Amino acid sequence: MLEIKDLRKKFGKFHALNGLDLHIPQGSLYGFVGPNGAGKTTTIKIMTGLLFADSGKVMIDGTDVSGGLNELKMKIGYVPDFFGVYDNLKVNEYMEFFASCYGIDGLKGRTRYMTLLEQVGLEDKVNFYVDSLSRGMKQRLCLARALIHDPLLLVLDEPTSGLDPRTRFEFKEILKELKEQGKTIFISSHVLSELSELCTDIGVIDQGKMILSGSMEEILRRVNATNPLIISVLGNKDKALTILKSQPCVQTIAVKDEDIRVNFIGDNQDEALLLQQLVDAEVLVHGFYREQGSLESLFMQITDHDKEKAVLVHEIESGL
Ligand SMILES: Nc1ncnc2c1ncn2[C@@H]1O[C@H](COP(=O)(O)OP(=O)(O)OP(=O)(O)O)[C@@H](O)[C@H]1O
Repeated sequence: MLEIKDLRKKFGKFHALNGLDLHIPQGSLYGFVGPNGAGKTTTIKIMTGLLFADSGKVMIDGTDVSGGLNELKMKIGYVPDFFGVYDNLKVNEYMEFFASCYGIDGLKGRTRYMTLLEQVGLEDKVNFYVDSLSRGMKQRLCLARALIHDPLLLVLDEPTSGLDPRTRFEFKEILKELKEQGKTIFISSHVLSELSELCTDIGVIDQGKMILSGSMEEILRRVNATNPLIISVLGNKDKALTILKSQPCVQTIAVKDEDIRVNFIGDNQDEALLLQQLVDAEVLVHGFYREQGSLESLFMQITDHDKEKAVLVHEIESGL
């Protein structure tokens, strides 16, 4: 659906995008994550035709973004990080205006925008001035507006920033529904906890480059594999520690009450063999699991530019 290859953009001497590659599968809900200043908005502006790249390629459903803006506008719906609504219009006038921009007039336009307003829960606000809507309602109105021409790709820049938890939840539910209807959705955000439960795929950008990308499931699986092994024992702790110290996969051991926390670099089979050894040595094991990783902790690790952590990124990317 969306393919970005070696995208570069400089502001003066500063490289905002430094050879960015990105691939979004059709029908996915893609989370685009990165710290402040990583290059997210610059990427979105180039994707939506608001800014020209210095070099590189952006293809949306087979259309080169640098080619025809009109064709691009029909394929993409954009919700910017600021509302951009016209406060002195009523909701219906606002929707009518954008429908007519895409040549959807009269009854067809009204039917279309009423369906969308219903979808975003604003059907009873049709005659309200945009000015009188809450922040969350304005955000939903922007979403309805971005969908007016039924685009293939919906792009949202920090869509839930400034919304309260309930409004954020409702907004996410609408996005899930749109995904089920077959839309491909691209969300830029640094609220990672939201993306992990919402997105099917994720890309992490830092200093204008993609540093990690893939399906959410795969990335979380890899995060978990780098987390410590927690072994809880009821007796024979000394024997357990002797066995652990003899294992080549064990890097560090920390003991707290009945829990032994082990940095263990082995795979599932190594874990199973370790458990078997402990049981054979009559250690009473009542807990044996990998601590669950979060996307948040991965993000902190890979956007922290110290050398040791860069090694971890390399390991994650190469599937070690
Ligand atoms: N028009 C511009 N002129 C000069 N520098 C710019 C311009 N636009 C962006 N930059 C710089 O390029 C870098 C990337 O900016 P961008 O807005 O794309 O980051 P971002 O990932 O969206 O950040 P944030 O999460 O804070 O919105 C930043 O260092 C920013 O200061």
